[in-house]
Amino acid sequence: MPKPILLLNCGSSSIKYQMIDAETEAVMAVGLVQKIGDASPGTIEHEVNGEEFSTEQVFLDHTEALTAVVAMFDEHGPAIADAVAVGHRTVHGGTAFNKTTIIDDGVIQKLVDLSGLAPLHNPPGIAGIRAARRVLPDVPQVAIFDTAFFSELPAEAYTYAIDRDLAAKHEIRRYGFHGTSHDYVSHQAAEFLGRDYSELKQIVCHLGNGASLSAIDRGHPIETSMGLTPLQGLVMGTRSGDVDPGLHAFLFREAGATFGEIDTLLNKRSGMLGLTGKTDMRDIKALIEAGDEQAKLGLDVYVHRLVGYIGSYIAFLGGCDVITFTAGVGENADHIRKMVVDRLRPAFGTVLDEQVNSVRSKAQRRISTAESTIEVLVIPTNEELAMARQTAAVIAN
Ligand SMILES: Nc1ncnc2c1ncn2[C@@H]1O[C@H](COP(=O)(O)OP(=O)(O)O)[C@@H](O)[C@H]1O
Ligand SMILES: CC(=O)OP(=O)(O)O
Ligand SMILES: [Mg+2]
Repeated sequence: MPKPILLLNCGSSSIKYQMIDAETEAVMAVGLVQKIGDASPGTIEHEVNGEEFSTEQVFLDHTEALTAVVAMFDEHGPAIADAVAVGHRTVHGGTAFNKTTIIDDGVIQKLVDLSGLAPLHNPPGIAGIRAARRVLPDVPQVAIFDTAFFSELPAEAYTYAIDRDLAAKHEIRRYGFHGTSHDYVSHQAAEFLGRDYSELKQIVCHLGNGASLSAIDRGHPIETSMGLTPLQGLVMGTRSGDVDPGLHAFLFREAGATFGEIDTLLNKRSGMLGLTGKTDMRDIKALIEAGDEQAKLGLDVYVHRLVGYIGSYIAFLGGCDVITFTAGVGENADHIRKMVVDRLRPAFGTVLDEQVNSVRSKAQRRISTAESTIEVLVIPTNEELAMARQTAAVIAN
C-alpha cells in the first residue's frame, strides 16, 4: 500500500516539492517553481515517472505559486488527494521548537511570531502550510525545522557576547540553519565511509544559494556558521554573511539608510550578487573566464571566507576525518571545491583527486586521493527525503 507524503520546501523565491512514497521511498513527483515574487514570468517544472512538464506564468507570491503547483498535480498527477501527510520545511523554530512537530493553529501563530528572525524564509513556509491545509484539510501537516539539528549546540558556541539579560529576554542566540541537510549529509558520509557516525569528526559544507558549515564531533554538532538569522557566516548568493556589526550603525549615520534598507541590502543585494552582479556560480564562472576582475575578486572572497571557517572548525574538532561538500554549489562547482581543497592542503594535508573532482555526477563520491589526511566527499543533499522520513516517523506515533 503506497503511503504518499507531500514535501514542500518553500524558499524565498522558489518552491521545491516532492511526493515520496514513505513505504518504498520512491519519488512519485518532483518539482521546482522559480522566480516567485518577480514581475516577469516564473516557471514550474514538474516531473512524474521521468516525464517532464513545465509552465510559465507570473507568480506574485507563494500563494499564487502553490495554486499553480496544485494545478500541475491535478493535470499530470499523481493525485494530490492521495497524500497521507504533508511535510513542510520550516526554517526558524526559535527556542519554541527543537523537533519535528505536527502543525496546529498554535504552531502557525508561533511561526508567524518568529517571522522577524527569518523574514525571507518563514513567511513563504507559512504560505505553504496554509495552502496545503486548504487543499488537504484532513491530513496531518508536519513542520520540519532547519534549526532543530543545532538545538544541542554547546552554550559556548551559541552564545553571543552581548548583555546577557537582553539576550535572555529576546532569546538572542545562534540557532543555525540547514539542519535537515547537515544531519542527512553527515549520516550519509558516515555510511559512505563505512564508519560509525559516533566516531567521526566531520565538517559539512552546505553551499547553495544560502550557505552554511557545520562541525560535527562524533555525532554531535558543535559549531555552525549561521546565527540568530540565516544572514551570518559564509558569503552567499545574495547575503553578505559576516560583516563588522558596526556596519549597521555606520550605514545609518553616514549613508542615511533606514534599518529596513540595511536589512534588504545585506540579505538581498550583497554576497555574490553585490560583489559580481550575479548570484549563480555558473554565471560568475563565465564572467571570470571572460576576464572580469570583479567576478574573480568575488570568488576569491567567497573561498577565503570558506577556508577560514573550515580551518577554525578543524581546530574546534581537534582534527577532522571528513569534509563533505553538498547543495547546488557544493555538488556542482568543481572549480570551487578545487580552490578550497588546494588552499587547505599546506596546513591540513588535504589532497584533491583532480580527475574524480572534475567529473560531473549526481553520485556520492570521494574526491580526495589515498594520501589525503582528510577524506573529502561530495554527497548530494536530499532535504525532501529526510523530511519524508521525519514526517512518516511523526505521524506513526
Ligand atoms: N552546474 C553548476 N555549476 C556551478 N554552480 C551551480 C551549478 N548548478 C547550481 N549551482 C549553484 O547552486 C545554486 C543553487 O543551490 P541550491 O542548493 O539549489 O540553493 P537553494 O536551495 O538555496 O535555492 C545556484 O545559485 C548556483 O550558484
Ligand atoms: C536557511 C537558508 O539559508 O535556506 P536557503 O539556503 O534555502 O535560503
Ligand atoms: Mg536550499
